[in-house]
Amino acid sequence: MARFTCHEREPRRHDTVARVRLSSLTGPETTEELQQSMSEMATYKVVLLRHGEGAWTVENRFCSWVDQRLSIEGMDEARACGKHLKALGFEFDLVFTSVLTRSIQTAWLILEEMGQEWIPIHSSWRLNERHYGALIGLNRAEMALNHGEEQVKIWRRSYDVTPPPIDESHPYYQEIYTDRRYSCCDVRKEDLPKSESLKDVHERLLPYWNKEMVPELKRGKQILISAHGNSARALLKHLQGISDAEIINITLPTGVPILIELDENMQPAKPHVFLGDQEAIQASITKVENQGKVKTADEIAAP
Ligand SMILES: O=C(OP(=O)(O)O)[C@H](O)COP(=O)(O)O
Repeated sequence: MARFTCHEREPRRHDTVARVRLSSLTGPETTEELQQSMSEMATYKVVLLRHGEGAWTVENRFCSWVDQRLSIEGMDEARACGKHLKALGFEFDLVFTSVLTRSIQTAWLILEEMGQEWIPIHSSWRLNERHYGALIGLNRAEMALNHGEEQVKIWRRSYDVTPPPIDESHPYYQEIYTDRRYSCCDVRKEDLPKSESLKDVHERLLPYWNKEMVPELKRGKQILISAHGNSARALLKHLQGISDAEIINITLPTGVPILIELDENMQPAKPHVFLGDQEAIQASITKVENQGKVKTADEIAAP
C-alpha cells in the first residue's frame, strides 16, 4: 500500500465532504449532479478570505498599512468563519497571512475554532493590504463629499490608479516605516511602497504566490490565506482570470471564506464560491460598497 508523508499524500477525504456540503449551499443537487461534480473535482483547492472587520472599518477610515486589530464584530466573524470551515470538513496544513495584526488575529481565531491551532502560519508583507498612500486614515464618506463618490470608487476599486504617495508629513508615516516588522522583509525598507494601485499589489504578490504557495499546493498541502480586501482581490483576479475592467465591480466582504478551485496548471477549474449564507454575504458586500458613499446627517448621527 502506498505510504504518504505529510508532504505527499493521497487526496483528502474532506474534499468529498466539502463538495457534498458545498452543494447544499449552492442549490439542490441530484445524485447524478453530485457524481458529475465529484468527477470534475479540481486538483487544487485554496481557501482565501478577507480578515474579519477591523477597528477602523467601524470608523470608515482607510486603514491599509496602519496596524489595527479586529473589532468585536470582526472577531465574531473570524470565529464564525472557523466554525463554518470546520463544519465543511476542511483540514489545513499551512496558513498564509500578511504582517498586519488583523489578518494574523483572524487566522488565530479561525484555527482556534477549528481546533487546528498547531498549524504553521507564514506571514509576509506581500499579503499586506494595498498601500493607500496619502489616503491612509481618511474617512471615505468625507472623501466622497469632497471629491465625489465616483472618484472614491476609482481610488478604491480601479486596477491601475495609484493614490497620491504618503510622505514624511503624513500622521502615520513614522508609525508605519519605523515598525520593526518591516526591517525583516525580503526588500529593503526604503524600497517598500509609498502608495499602490491594485496592479502594484498584484505585482508584489505574484512572486510570493509562485514561490511560496504554489509549491506547497503541489506538495498536497491544503492552504488557507487570510488576506485583506485588496490583496485578496488581487489574488482572486489572478487566479480567476478576472479582467482589469471587471475587477472594479468586485468587492469582498469581511470574514467570508472563498473557495478557489484550480486545475493542474493552476488555472481556474471552476468559478470561485463564497462559502456561507448567500443573502448575508451580499448584505456584507453592500455594506462595504456603501462605505464610499456620502452620508446624510441622520446616517452620520447613527452610523
Ligand atoms: O485596510 C483596508 O482593508 P482591510 O480592512 O481589508 O485591511 C482598506 O482600508 C480597505 O479599504 P477599501 O475597502 O476602501 O479598499
